[in-house]
Formats: sequence, structure tokens, C-alpha cells
Amino acid sequence: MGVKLGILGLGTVGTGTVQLLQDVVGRNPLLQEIEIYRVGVRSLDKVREVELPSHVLTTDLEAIVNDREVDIVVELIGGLEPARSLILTALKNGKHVVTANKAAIARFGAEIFTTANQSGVYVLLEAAVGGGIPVIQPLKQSLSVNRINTVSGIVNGTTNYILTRMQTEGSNFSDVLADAQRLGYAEADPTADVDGLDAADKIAILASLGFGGRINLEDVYCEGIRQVSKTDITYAEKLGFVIKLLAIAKQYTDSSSLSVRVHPTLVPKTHPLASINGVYNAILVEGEPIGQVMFFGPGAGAGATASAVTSDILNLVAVLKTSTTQPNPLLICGHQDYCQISPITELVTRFYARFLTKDQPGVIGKLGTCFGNYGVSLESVVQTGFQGELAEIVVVTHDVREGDFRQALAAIENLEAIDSIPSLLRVL
Ligand SMILES: NC(=O)c1ccc[n+]([C@@H]2O[C@H](COP(=O)([O-])OP(=O)(O)OC[C@H]3O[C@@H](n4cnc5c(N)ncnc54)[C@H](OP(=O)(O)O)[C@@H]3O)[C@@H](O)[C@H]2O)c1
Ligand SMILES: N[C@@H](CCO)C(=O)O
Ligand code: NA
Repeated sequence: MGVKLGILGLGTVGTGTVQLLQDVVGRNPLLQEIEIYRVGVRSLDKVREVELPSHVLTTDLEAIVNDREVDIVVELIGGLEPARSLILTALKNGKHVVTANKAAIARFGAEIFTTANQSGVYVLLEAAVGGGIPVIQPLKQSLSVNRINTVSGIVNGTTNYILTRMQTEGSNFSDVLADAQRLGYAEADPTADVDGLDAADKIAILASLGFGGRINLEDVYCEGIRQVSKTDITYAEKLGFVIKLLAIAKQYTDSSSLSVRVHPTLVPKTHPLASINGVYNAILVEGEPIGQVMFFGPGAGAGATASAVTSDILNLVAVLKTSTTQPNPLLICGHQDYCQISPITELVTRFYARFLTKDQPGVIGKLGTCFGNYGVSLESVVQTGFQGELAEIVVVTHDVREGDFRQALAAIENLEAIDSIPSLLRVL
């Protein structure tokens, strides 16, 4: 007997998944056991890129998650509600769930996994982070014997696409965003991409898997790329860096707390993440004893994401075809406790800052003295340009506690010679 899927959503990812499932030759033979039983959408009038028998398409998503015939619910509608309620109903009805919905998992993961564990079913989410890149399963299984100390990466394709084109073509932010939306990379509301929220959801999920505890999304520090300017991209380039939106989860060596954050970052050109361009994503996992492992690939788009969704479906088909009643501990998510996350003021990092100053003698000296008063040591100071009457000075610091750096900046802002501080970025 075939395994019956109830797919919720036939947008970018839903369509890619149906296309893959309708074209099984040369792929894993288990795919032939899958039946696309129902597909739930919002509108029956839309022109679809895939052909499905008319009785398969429905706008009644509740009926799909309550249908006794459905074995696996594949949630690809996105957003918080009704996705959360539909997932919970499916789980309570004893159905396994596959989802690409990082927003729902990052916020309601505790409720969703508790319900799944109570019902003895699985929630698989490979597509939720890194699109087609296998990273969830490696963290849960292949790498889980390591003590992880850092998970860092470029996990949002839209912003990486925008930053790459700004860097290589000097393009303007809004034109490139429109292209990313047209290509199906951006979320329905692109603010989630641009403001770093999508990446925050994803690093919360990766941190939870890497560090073995629940993550409170509100503790994840998040800055997007709106303030990254062409001027900063050019200065970074001259100083030997590229600017990337990084998502980082790092365990402090001297304590049990984690730093979990998303922000535009100056990445040295020699670092493995510096060469990840366009819509590609990469996740660098560092642990003991493995050392560094990097996962690279397409982080968004219909086909790539469908690959991840369908691999989860395949895992569940294998589960359904084996007769054990005991849950597989490598497939469940059994975290109970929350990880302790340290505030951003405790972060120790290098900074890049750009100042506009009056063109007076001794300004660089005053900046240096002010930084010195707060224990901030400078790695480089560059003055190359002018913006109108104002001199432009760029500094890169050595490692400093963020709280101390902010205090130094507050004092510098009060200097008579300082006009403004247009940019402030962290350096890897
Ligand atoms: N796009 C990517 O590259 C990508 C990559 C990784 C993960 N994801 C995740 O995958 C999920 C789906 O993304 P997507 O890009 O495929 O979205 P999308 O193109 O906007 O498609 C959403 C689909 O869900 C249906 N839908 C939405 N709300 C509904 C509701 N209330 N009732 C019934 N149907 C509803 C829509 O129906 P209609 O077609 O009738 O409007 C549409 O078919 C999201 O969680 C997203 O974060 C996307
Ligand atoms: N909007 C997301 C899709 C993949 O999750 C991105 O740009 O990476
Ligand atoms: Na993935």
C-alpha cells in the first residue's frame, strides 16, 4: 500500500516538491511508494505549474490534517497561523509532519515537538534551514557525537544575493531585492529576509540542534542589512574583507552560556564563508574532535528546497514501512531545557566603525585617546575620503567587549570634532 501525503501549500516549494514526486525515474525507488493524496491551497482558480487530478486540490486544509487516510502532512504554506494549528492537529491525529517553516519551528518548536513526542510521531524540517543543503540531519545524527563549539553561516539566500550583487556590480539595494523576489528566493514578506529575522529563526534552530537545548528566539540578537552601504562595502574591500550577513551560535569557552546572533559582518577574504556568493548558503560547524566541517549549497529556490522536503518524506516512508513501535531517538527532538544566552553587550569581537569628522588637525588623536580611555585598542585607522566638507575616518579595533566599545562610542559622539558615526559593523 502506498504512503499518502497531504501537502499543504502549492507555492514555490510545494510546486517543486510535487514536480519531484511526479518525476521519480532515476531517483530513490522508495519514491514510487508515495501517493500525492491531497494538496491544500488558498485559491482553486490560480494557474498551476503542475498537473494534479481535480479531486486532489482543495482549499479545506483542516480536512487534510483530519483525514484518516493521510499518513504524512507536508506543511509548505509558511507563516505562523494557520500553519501552527494545522501542524498540531496533524500530530495529534498521529500523522508525521514534514515542514519547511523555520518561523513556526523557531517560535512554537517546544509545543510542536512535545505534541509529536506525545503522539509518537516525527517532525522533520531539513528544508527549514539551508534550503536544499543537508544540515539538520547531519547535526542531529552524523555530527552529534562531537562537542560543538561554533555553528556559523550564511543562512539567508536573499540577503547574500543582495550583498553579492551590491559588491560585484555596485547595484542598488531595492533593484536587487526585486530580482530576488522574482526568482522565488525571498519570503512572502521580504522584511523577514532583509531585517535578519529569517536568519535568526534559522540560527535558533541550528543552535538548538548543535548545543542540545531549546532556544528562546527573543534572546537571539538580530540586525539586518538595510544599513549596509556601498561606501562600507568599498572600505571593507580595501581592508581585505567582504560584508556578509552571518548567523552565529558560539559557546563561550569560560562559561556555559551561548552567544546567538545575526548581523552584517566583515569577513576576512581568506575565511571559508567569504567566498559564498549569490543565493548560496553555507554553514560552518566547528567541534571536537571533528574540527571544521562546512556545508555549502543552494539555500533557497523550488528544486533545491524540494530536495530537502522530499528527503524528509523519504525518511518517514522508511519509518512507516518498518514495524517497530519504539521511537527512533535520532529522529525525535527531546530537548527540555533552555540554553542560557548571553547578552550582546558581553560579546567580545572586533569592530569596524566609520566616522564623519570635521577636517581639523588632531581628530584621529582625539578618537584614539577616547578609545584608549575605554580599553579599546585599534588595529587600523584609515582616512582616505571626504564627504563634502567632512573627513571620513574608518577604524578597525582589536577584540573588545561590546559593552566597553559602546561606551567609548558614546563618549566619541560627544566630541566637538565628530559629526556622525554612519556605520558600525562587527568583524569576524
Ligand atoms: N521559497 C524558498 O526558496 C524556500 C526555501 C526554504 C524554505 N521555505 C519555506 O517554505 C515555506 C513555503 O514557502 P514558499 O516560498 O513555497 O511560499 P509561497 O510560494 O508563498 O506558497 C505558499 C503556498 O501556501 C498556500 N497558502 C498560504 N496560506 C494559506 C492558507 N491560509 N490556506 C491555504 N493555503 C495557503 C498558497 O496558496 P495559493 O497558491 O492558492 O496562494 C501557496 O500555494 C515557507 O515556510 C518558507 O519559509 C521557502
Ligand atoms: N527567504 C529565504 C528562503 C530560504 O529559507 C532565503 O532567502 O534564504
Ligand atoms: Na537544509
